Amino acid sequence: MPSVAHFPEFPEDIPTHPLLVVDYSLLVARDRAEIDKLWGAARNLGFWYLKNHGADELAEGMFQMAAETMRLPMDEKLKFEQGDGGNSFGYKATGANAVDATGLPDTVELINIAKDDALAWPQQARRAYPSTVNAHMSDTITPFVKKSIEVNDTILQIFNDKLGLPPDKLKKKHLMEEYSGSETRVIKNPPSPHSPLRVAMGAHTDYGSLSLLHNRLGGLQVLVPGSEDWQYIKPLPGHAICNIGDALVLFSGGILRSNLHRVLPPPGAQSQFERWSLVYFTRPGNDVQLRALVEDSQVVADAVAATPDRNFETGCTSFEWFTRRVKNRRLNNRTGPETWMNSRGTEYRVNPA
Ligand SMILES: O=C(O)CCC(=O)C(=O)O
Ligand SMILES: [Fe+2]
Repeated sequence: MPSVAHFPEFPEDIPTHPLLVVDYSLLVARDRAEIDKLWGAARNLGFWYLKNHGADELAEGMFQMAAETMRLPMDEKLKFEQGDGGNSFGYKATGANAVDATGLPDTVELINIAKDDALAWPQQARRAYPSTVNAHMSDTITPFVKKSIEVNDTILQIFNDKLGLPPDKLKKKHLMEEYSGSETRVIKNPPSPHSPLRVAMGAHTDYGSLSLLHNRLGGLQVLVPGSEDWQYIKPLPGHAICNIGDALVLFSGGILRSNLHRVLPPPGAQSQFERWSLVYFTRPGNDVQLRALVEDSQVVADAVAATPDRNFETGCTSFEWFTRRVKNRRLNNRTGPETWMNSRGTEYRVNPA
């Protein structure tokens, strides 16, 4: 993969959606103004830039690991495919998922590595991976996962306090040692100069609690709240993009926001290049019930009481929620538009409005 310096700039003449820039080092120092900025971003859009997170070098290593992985012969990669049962860990081949209700296939291939495997290494916790993943577990993947957990835990701790929850309530829902859907993902989209509007990854809200995303080229778009407009988020060197997933919407009784997003090919001259992106997803422990924490916080109880048209009782565990969504994206499981509908999250199923 060419280094970042060789990519053309994001085009100047394409509208982008601005995000607030949050400084991670100030969050660690519990700077009041920075915490308020984070809180505003997490409630209004659910997306923000995060700088000074200290994960850039490890992210570069993750991209190299993924480039080696994607260069393996297809029959080798397919030995590690996710399968159709709703398991996310492993390799996902191009076109295995739908991008919309009509069943149009996605254009990305990706590798998902479970947090549980990265932390258990050299033991196997959840599944086996290609040799290129194993070769970089100790030097790159495990350190990247640990660093990402540290960043996301800091942010969760701040949300915990802002939501008026008892100390460590959110932390206990995301215990490092408990099996969960938490995973790191590297995504590759081929150069797409002739199909600038072909959706690479369909509209979704993230399934878990917090996502920490490292982008080099454009292509990520958010559905701007209150409008029908999709707008690009411009990648900024040294800045991760952080966003809220459905589990935090549910725990917080809708105080926090998970926004719809999707991936298109990079715009303009960037479309000539492969697009690589890297995510760490923090998701609740498998057995955690997804529902508003009304018994634990007056703030959450008040939020739920103030929005009687919304339902935060999913009646399912994090594992069930996650499995349903992964499974119903798979084209092999498609029976019709209802399969797509069944893959959706809080934006449709839980908020009937
Ligand atoms: O590649 C990106 O920029 C976003 C990826 C994403 O939204 C996801 O994997 O959930
Ligand atoms: Fe996402």
